[in-house]
Amino acid sequence: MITTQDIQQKTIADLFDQYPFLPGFFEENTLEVDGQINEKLDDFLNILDDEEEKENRAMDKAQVIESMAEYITQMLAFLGEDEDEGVNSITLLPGTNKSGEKEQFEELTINKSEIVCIVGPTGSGKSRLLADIEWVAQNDTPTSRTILVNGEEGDKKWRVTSGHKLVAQLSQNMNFVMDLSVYEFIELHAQSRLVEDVEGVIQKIFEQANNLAGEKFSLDTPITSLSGGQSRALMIADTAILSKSPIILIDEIENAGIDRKKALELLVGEEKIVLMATHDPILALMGDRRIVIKNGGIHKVIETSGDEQNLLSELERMDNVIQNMRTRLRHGEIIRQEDIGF
Ligand SMILES: Nc1ncnc2c1ncn2[C@@H]1O[C@H](COP(=O)(O)OP(=O)(O)OP(=O)(O)O)[C@@H](O)[C@H]1O
Repeated sequence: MITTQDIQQKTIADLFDQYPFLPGFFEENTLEVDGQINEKLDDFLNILDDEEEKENRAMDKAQVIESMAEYITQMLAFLGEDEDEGVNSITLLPGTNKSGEKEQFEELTINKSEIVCIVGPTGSGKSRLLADIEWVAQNDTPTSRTILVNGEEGDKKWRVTSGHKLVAQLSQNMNFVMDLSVYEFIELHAQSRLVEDVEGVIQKIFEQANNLAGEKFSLDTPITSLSGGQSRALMIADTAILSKSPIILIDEIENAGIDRKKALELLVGEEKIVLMATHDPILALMGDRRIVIKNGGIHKVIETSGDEQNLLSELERMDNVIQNMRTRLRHGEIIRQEDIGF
């Protein structure tokens, strides 16, 4: 909540710096700053106490400052940037499994820049756990779990306001229907987020997306003609860089056409909490920890050991062989024993 005291004594230049959307308020209210950018807001607005001005605007200086503070507060909430926004951790408190038995852990806290994988047989409840986190469950889902944000009882604001979205979902099916180029798509999203350096953000997302995608694409490629891997790469880069949501939930990243290791590094590098449900051993071992789900409940939480991390590179090598086979078969080649290499 921004108060009139917070802004009154600051210069207009400082306020514009701090709140890049504020010039919009000045324009709307026909407040022309011109050469007075370095004046304190309070001094600048003295002109409004002039009788004629007061009549024209039907608002005096105090009312303008008040409405400006309100505008800043609302814009910050809309952009998901209020001061209390910083999410450093989420904590899961146990509920019950499908048989109604208490889950086998006491409390599980996941911090910023951590990757936690969720593994378990088909139908065991992996997606349900992701859904509980998205809903910031408060003992009000089929599992009776409770999710704390920064160690505190979840605030229901996370469920409703768009700017407050706690979670961004990356799902398997990302079909674009809009008739836009890659450039226009990112530009639209950047503008809706009111970022200052739209051009810089477009370049950054474009570069990162191409860094993840197997096959390169250009800024003028229509998004409808991106391949599955390219669209996923674009969405991951876009989410990592533009989404304000502190938590990313992933229901499996398909292997085709995307460098999954780099994708996770990009998300974690942007200080996100990443939770990923997966059946893939390589992804499961890329996490710092993995939650094992059994019969709807959290059965175990396992830290990825050094030995497992070493095994990961071996698994990646085997995966590369399979990927390579796939590409060659697709191109009509004949495979021989020596191609397999182990
Ligand atoms: N603790 C629970 N209590 C009651 N119902 C549950 C519980 N956990 C999961 N379920 C229900 O079990 C069903 C299967 O769960 P879910 O879809 O999450 O499985 P999954 O592990 O994601 O499966 P898949 O690997 O096939 O994607 C869902 O209907 C879900 O709501």
